[in-house]
Amino acid sequence: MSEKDKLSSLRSQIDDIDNQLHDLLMRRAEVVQSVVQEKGKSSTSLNAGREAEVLRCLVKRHDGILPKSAIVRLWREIFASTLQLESRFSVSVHVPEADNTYYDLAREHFGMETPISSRQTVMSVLREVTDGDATAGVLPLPQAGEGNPWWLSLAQGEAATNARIIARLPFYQMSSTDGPEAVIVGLGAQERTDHDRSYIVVESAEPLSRSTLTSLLEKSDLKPINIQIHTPDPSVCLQLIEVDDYVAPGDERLAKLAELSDQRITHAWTIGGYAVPLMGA
Ligand SMILES: O=C(O)C(=O)C[C@]1(C(=O)O)C=C[C@@H](O)C=C1
Repeated sequence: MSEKDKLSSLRSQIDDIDNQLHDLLMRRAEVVQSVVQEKGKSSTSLNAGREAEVLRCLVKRHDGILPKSAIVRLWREIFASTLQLESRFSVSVHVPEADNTYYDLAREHFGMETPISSRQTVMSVLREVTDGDATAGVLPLPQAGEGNPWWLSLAQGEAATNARIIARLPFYQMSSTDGPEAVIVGLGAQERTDHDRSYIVVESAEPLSRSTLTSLLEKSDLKPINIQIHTPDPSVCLQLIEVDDYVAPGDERLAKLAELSDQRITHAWTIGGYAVPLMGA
């Protein structure tokens, strides 16, 4: 076979494969449409837990010369396109002055076609999500030492907003370097997967030491991995605790925590959480 014939034979193999891929993508979109009907109108279109499970499965079964990051990239675009099929899906992102960090994380996660709006304040992002003007919001990962942490709006609010943390970005990281990270907030609840973390807020009248809190959490079967303490006014102390497990809103471990504290903890509740991101080559 001449060089030219070899090339055209290889290209015709690629054409066949592309057609098969295309058929499968069209079939997948039809199945998603049935999923949407099954889910009904009341549920949210974005199912971050389900997306995490699909990606974990694909990365686990992946083999061959294509990098895993390419597989994740392709599926992120697939999810983005099916989310557009399901509803008018849009994202609101916190973009403090001239800093596109969170915008870039959002674009990377939600793909090239998803409408993304930039908002200067966290409160505008939360308002858009709460009012249904955006399906999801992207906010900075809660960090220790912030003067007025945004998660207080979720904490105080059980009244202020019913938005909850539902995912963490980036979902796929090449290595555990200190790159920028963010969380996604939405109106749906955190979905349970086989590896999750949740954020709980613990309210007390007086500050509790880290060691007291850790011991109370461990006795309640909750494994803390990060504790942030905030005292908004002298009469109340709020602790944001990231725990290495899925904690549902009515989880009995939250009641146990308050009970074990001899009433020092007045209230403990979850503000959502995330499927633990993938780390890979
Ligand atoms: O499984 C679902 O609930 C779907 O809506 C389908 C699907 C998908 O394309 O696989 C789409 C969007 C969701 O965020 C998760 C998954």
